[in-house]
Amino acid sequence: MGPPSPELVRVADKAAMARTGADLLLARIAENAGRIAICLTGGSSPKQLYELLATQAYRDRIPWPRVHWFIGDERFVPAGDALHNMTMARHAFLDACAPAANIHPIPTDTGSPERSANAYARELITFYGADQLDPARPLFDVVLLGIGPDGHVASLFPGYPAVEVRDRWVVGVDQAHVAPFVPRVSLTLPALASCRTMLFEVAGADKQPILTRVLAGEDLPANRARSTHETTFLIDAAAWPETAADRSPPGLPHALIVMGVSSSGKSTVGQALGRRLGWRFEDGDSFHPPANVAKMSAGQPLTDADRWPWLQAIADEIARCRAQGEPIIIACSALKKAYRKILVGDCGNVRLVYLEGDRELIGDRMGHRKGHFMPTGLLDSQFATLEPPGVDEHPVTVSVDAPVETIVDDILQQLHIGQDRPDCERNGS
Ligand SMILES: Nc1ncnc2c1ncn2[C@@H]1O[C@H](COP(=O)(O)OP(=O)(O)O)[C@@H](O)[C@H]1O
Ligand SMILES: O=C(O)[C@H](O)[C@@H](O)[C@H](O)[C@H](O)COP(=O)(O)O
Repeated sequence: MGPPSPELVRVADKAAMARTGADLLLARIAENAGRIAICLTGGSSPKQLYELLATQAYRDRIPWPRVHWFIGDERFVPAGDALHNMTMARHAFLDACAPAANIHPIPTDTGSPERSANAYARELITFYGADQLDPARPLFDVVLLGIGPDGHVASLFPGYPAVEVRDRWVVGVDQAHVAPFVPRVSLTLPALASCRTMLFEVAGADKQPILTRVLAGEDLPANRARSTHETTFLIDAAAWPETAADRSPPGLPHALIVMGVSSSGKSTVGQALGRRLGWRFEDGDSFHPPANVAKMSAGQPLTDADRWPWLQAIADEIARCRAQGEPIIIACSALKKAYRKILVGDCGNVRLVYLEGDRELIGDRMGHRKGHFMPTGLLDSQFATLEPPGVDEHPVTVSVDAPVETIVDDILQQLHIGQDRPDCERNGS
């Protein structure tokens, strides 16, 4: 049996990709109480993610002394060169955050890519403590990868002998297939595969042609690189190929939970979505028990103990609708994963629609909203509380920086709900 099929996760744009990637990285780090190994990638795709890791919100959640940073491939240029992959990662976050001893660059001062490859293989073997990879004990917790325009990963170019190497962990590649045309040093497919999670980042319209070929199953290095455990492709809207729709989970959701911070547009977008689908829209706030309403009216913040019965009431309404075959859209901030667990349960056909936007834009909308008074401090605390849904929650993520109907289009497209499909029109006009 081959490795499990990759999961395709669509995100709105490059900024959302960086956040989703960083969240996934943090989740994997949190799962390992021991020594952690992350294999970074070069290229332009991961830079935003790296920079995010250096920001306070992420930096504080990484147990730096326990995390070791490797690189999947290196351009054979001196450290410090603008083309040098590890230098990019160092500048973006490692130098500011990681202990020097935990940074493991591929040496490029050995005289030849082949010698560098051997030196790095020795370093990896010493770190791993064995020269044979045990599938039950992956070398890396996470391997990050980009896809080159020719379908290469790391520096394993299509048709090159390096792609076929199975008995070494690292190889020298004398000539690159695409720019920059400098020799490379690259981990091999078996070394890259030895990870709990392999995370591809594919963003931008220029990646759409190659991604279309990859997802069509063409024999390219990007299709041979698979984790023995879990492989996830993060793909932004610009790179998302038309054909990718066919590979998503079939079946319509029964319930959509439109989530996000206050003023992200949950009511506005939820109602518009309801109109388009002919589904009933409910505001989650109307499910608060009277005691919560009394508390909020008195200006007292709710505790989690107050929230559980409220979330359970929404979950009960979803269950009731499902039992009756009546689809529903519910707006609920659902800022924490624990809250969403109650709302969604194990139910694959209750989907989250996450309205994503930055503090500035949403703050501006909040300021202009009529008939509401919300202190700015409240929005700050909402952002502080927000745990954006992780890839394991299969959210539909949309940017709120667009007109309402465009956001609705985006949601429908991600859910693969064509307006002409009869099963969407069961309550429609
Ligand atoms: N995509 C959008 N473009 C412009 N204004 C928006 C958009 N979405 C929401 N708004 C406005 O932002 C404010 C907050 O939206 P609302 O739906 O009440 O947010 P929430 O339900 O998340 O608190 C409202 O004044 C609404 O008209
Ligand atoms: O050294 C490198 O160039 C990379 O490791 C390479 O494998 C990269 O990930 C892809 O070429 C995608 O590059 P972009 O992210 O720049 O598109």
